[in-house]
Amino acid sequence: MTEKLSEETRGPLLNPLFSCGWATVEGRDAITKTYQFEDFIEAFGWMTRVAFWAEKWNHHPEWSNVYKTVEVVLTTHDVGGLSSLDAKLARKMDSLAET
Ligand SMILES: C[C@H](O)[C@H](O)[C@H]1CNC2=NC(N)=NC(=O)C2=N1
Repeated sequence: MTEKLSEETRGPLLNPLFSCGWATVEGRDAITKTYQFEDFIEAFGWMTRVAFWAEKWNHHPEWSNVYKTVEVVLTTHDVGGLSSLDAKLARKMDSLAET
C-alpha cells in the first residue's frame, strides 16, 4: 500500500537525493531533477531503460526531453504527494545515469 511520506520518513529518504541534484518543486509535493547526457541517443536510451522499471513498478515519471536534456518530476498521483516509490524511482534513475 502506497502512502504519502510522513514528516519522519521523508528526511531520511529525500535528503540523500537532495545531495544528488534532486530538488523540491515549488507549490507541489514533488521532486525534480534535470539530467544532461552526451547526445540525444544517450538521453533517449536512458529514458527507455527507466521506462522498463517504471512499468515494472507501475510508477511513472512526468518528464520531458529536448535533445540531450531530460527534465524529470516525480510524485505519486494516487496519494497526492511524495511516496517511497518516488525515492525508489529517483535512485534507480540516478544509478542508470551513472557512466
Ligand atoms: C491505475 C494505476 O495503477 C495508477 O494510476 C498508477 C500508475 N502510475 C503512477 N505513477 C505515478 N507517478 N503515480 C501514481 O500514482 C501512479 N499510479
